[in-house]
Amino acid sequence: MVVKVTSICCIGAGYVGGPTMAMIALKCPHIKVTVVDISQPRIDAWNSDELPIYEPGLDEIVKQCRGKNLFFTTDVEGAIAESEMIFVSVNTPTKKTGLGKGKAADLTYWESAARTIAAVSKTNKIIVEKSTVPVRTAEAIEKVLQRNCNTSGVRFDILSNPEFLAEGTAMDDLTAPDRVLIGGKIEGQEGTDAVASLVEVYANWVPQERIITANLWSAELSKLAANAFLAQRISSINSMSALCEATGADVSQVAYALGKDSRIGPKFLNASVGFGGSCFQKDILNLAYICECHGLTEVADYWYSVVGMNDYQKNRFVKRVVSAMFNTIRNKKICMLGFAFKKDTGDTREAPAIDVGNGLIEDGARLAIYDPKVSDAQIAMDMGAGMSNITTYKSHIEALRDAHAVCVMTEWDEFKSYDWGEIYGVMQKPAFVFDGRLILDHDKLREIGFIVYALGKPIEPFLRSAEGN
Ligand SMILES: NC(=O)c1ccc[n+]([C@@H]2O[C@H](COP(=O)([O-])OP(=O)(O)OC[C@H]3O[C@@H](n4cnc5c(N)ncnc54)[C@H](O)[C@@H]3O)[C@@H](O)[C@H]2O)c1
Ligand SMILES: O=c1ccn([C@@H]2O[C@H](COP(=O)(O)OP(=O)(O)O[C@H]3O[C@H](CO)[C@@H](O)[C@H](O)[C@H]3O)[C@@H](O)[C@H]2O)c(=O)[nH]1
Repeated sequence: MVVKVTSICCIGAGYVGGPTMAMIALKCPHIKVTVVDISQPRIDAWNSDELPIYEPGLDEIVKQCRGKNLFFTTDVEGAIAESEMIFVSVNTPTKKTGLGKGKAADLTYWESAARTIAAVSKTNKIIVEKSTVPVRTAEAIEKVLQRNCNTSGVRFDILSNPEFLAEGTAMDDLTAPDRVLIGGKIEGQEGTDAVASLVEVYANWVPQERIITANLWSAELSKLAANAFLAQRISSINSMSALCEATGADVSQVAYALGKDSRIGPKFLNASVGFGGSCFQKDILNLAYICECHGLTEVADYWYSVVGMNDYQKNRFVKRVVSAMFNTIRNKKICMLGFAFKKDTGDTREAPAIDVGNGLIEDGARLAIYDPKVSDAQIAMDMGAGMSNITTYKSHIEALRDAHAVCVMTEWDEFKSYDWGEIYGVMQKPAFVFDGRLILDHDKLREIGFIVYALGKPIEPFLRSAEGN
């Protein structure tokens, strides 16, 4: 029987759980949506005026739905017990210790959520895997649920519904997704009914042709594969950026020419100081580890190389900064504009600014960091011991005052509209700009007097002679 869902619980009130549930609440006023988390501060923030995450458009939707059909609570057990459908959107980070450490996904939080579901469920539940998980996780979770449920006759149907939103554009991505993918046990009637129940939820705003169904394992693997393909494009264009610098080609022109081929397409071809974010590296390592476990060493190595190229790009950037500045940055103030892993988010997980910052500090630099959305406390947490060489600023011009160089680490729009003449005036000379995001007007900066290094662009004579090539 297809259940027309009227109550949903989501375990995990993070970057995925919060925005996705806010969207369901907005589009499905007939469904009561309760988002639960074990973190009291996170739930308090969701219930306050200062939401725990910054995402354009999120505030308005939460304010519109909260208290009506959208609720945030730490009463995990109560919310599970009274809901028909449970989304699990907990974190699945890379394992830090034990078997597969540094590669495999850590499913501790997932399993703990499953055990809680089993313990408190007295009625049938449809369980939706929203977290990104290794292929065949649903199988393991089903066993945990069945073996731990104390009430006889309770049925659990497990679906895979991976999330494809990108941070910074989450609300637009959720409003009009390219596709919604639902995996289930579509060979049996009950599995088919469970899939239909979730399809029915999304059909409230997503056109039917964009809701695609698959078997469980295909859905789980598609998520890992999608991230691997996206990251591979960035590593591919970044590999070209190194070759462009060596040959005098211009990576933006190369990317434009590539993107005009309709088989390649123009998106995700922006060369950068490296991809960051909580997903790409974690999911590729997880994918490669799964390949290793199946004895597919060559396939694993292929995907590891995507992460390897990303590390190379970050190291290469640090080397450029050091060699351009006469091979010494000791005690020089270097300003980092941007710390978040991309614009329009305050998220710093795996941000390239962290590795680049550590690299510069290792060479003796004093860092001045300005980011419009990242808090000082977050930077301190990410940089740890390095903080003794870092000052954070609330104003970009103060961060830039007396700096020898500026490194653009995040593509925030506001950096483009700064008065770069004024900035030149307050910096030490020669004043260097290292554009790791290719967002500034390099010709104009050179006219002002800056020495400019732009990733993947022809190297200017001053830098070539400083670097001895
Ligand atoms: N961040 C993204 O843009 C994104 C996009 C698509 C998919 N994903 C995937 O979605 C999942 C969640 O990612 P996120 O960025 O939202 O993580 P997050 O760390 O922001 O949020 C996870 C939340 O789950 C809570 N939690 C953990 N165990 C719990 C439990 N047993 N009971 C209740 N709450 C619990 C944590 O306290 C935390 O608040 C991951 O698997 C990730 O790979 C993330
Ligand atoms: O051409 C590009 C595009 C992106 N990036 C960088 O790549 C990283 C990731 O960007 P993006 O993919 O836009 O953001 P995420 O929020 O990490 O989203 C990715 O990871 C999510 C978590 O799995 C998926 O849901 C999304 O589909 C997938 O795009 C960021 O550092 C970007 O600056 C580039 O360097 N060049």
